[in-house]
Amino acid sequence: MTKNEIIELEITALSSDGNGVGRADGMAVFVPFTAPGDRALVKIVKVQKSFAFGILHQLLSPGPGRAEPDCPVFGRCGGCALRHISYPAELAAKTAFVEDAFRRIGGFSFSAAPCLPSPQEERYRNKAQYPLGADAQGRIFAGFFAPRSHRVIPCADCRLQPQALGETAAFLCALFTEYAIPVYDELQRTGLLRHLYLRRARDGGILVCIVANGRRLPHEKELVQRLTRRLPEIRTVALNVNTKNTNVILGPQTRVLFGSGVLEDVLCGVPVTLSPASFYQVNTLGAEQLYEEAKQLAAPGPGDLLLDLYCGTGTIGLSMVREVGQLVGVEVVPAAVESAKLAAQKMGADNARFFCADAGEAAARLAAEGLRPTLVVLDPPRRGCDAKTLEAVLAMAPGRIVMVSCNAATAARDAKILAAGGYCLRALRPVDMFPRTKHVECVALLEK
Ligand SMILES: C[S@@+](CC[C@H](N)C(=O)[O-])C[C@H]1O[C@@H](n2cnc3c(N)ncnc32)[C@H](O)[C@@H]1O
Repeated sequence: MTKNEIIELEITALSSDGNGVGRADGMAVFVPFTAPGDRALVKIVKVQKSFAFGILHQLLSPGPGRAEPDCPVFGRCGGCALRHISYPAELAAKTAFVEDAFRRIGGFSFSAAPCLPSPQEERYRNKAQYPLGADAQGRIFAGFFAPRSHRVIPCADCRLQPQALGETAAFLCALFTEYAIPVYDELQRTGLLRHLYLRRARDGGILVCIVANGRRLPHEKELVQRLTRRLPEIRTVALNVNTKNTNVILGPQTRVLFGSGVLEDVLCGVPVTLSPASFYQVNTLGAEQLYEEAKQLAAPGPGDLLLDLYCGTGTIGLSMVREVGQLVGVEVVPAAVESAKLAAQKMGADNARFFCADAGEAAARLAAEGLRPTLVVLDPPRRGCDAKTLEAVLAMAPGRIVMVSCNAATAARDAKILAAGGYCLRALRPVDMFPRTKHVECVALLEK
């Protein structure tokens, strides 16, 4: 197989990156935006030792799960990877991704339960992060980065986000254009406006955070007045300062320009106070379904001491606090821990304690102090748990461990370590929180 060659290929599966996969010349060939069952002419663009990458040249006959993409920027913005297949086909592929990761990486021969669909297929996100660009006439627009690039593709209304966030971004861009506030240029490191970071609570309230390469915006006061008069659902406006040459969106300092700087929401009956930096699941109804699944697998009872590691604003643990004897939560972001403590106070949950610490260090210290949880929830970031956390959990020897993860590969790796320490995988359930994208959450139950 050589670069630029055009081959005929049958797509047999989807990879966990959302690419179609077929086999030719004994090699796996990955082709974005193809679907299982497609027969296609594929142009080879990169050949490695045991696999190759191609692009769709011509679709000869479509697979059974194919659907007509319903977004004008599908394939050009880096967001959706699966808008060309039906939602049932997407759910089947996501079940297979999770099961496959647990088999290949974890060494488990275990069938995953079918992926739970998201309650909303469209407009399910409660957060939007738009990079900003400007056209030749100096008009500022919000959009999304093209795949593997920092070129901003204008997108006034993304179908994954509520229209209210698109409208807020459009009005802000009109104000930025009117006041001629310059957009940040990554190469020259000049200009001010980097990103718009918006959150929306289930009652419709909006948090606006403007990420800028500087501490002040020209016409800041007027801009905020006009914004909040026009869009009364805006509860708070903040300016986040990010002057670093980095892909990380938020910088270390945030200055409140209007309101309290936080947004109040409710998840699984737990009151949540969100600062821009707090982790919060992006699909509110999907998160309630995910946490409900975690709770069913955990089967919390009054005899339980529940340790919720990587607890964020405390929602998973607090959604079970009324069932358990005691709850201990650990999280590294101070604002999230404050939100968890406040939520416990508002709920009258005096059996809950939260610590701001590294999960591994706190778990090791708590284990050394003799804490013996009967139930542990692990919900780490994409990189999974570190070795120290898993070691401490094994030392505490809880009867049940519930793992919640947005990365089946690291969850499978961590589950394998727990299995080597004497735990059995009892349940594995993918939960779709991110329809149309390649991402999927999963929940697993391990028992001693
Ligand atoms: C996937 S989120 C889960 C949060 C929470 N369970 C929820 O559902 O909202 C992972 C959390 O781990 C936190 N985190 C990242 N590294 C950590 C560490 N070393 N120790 C403790 N928490 C950490 C992040 O700040 C984030 O809140």
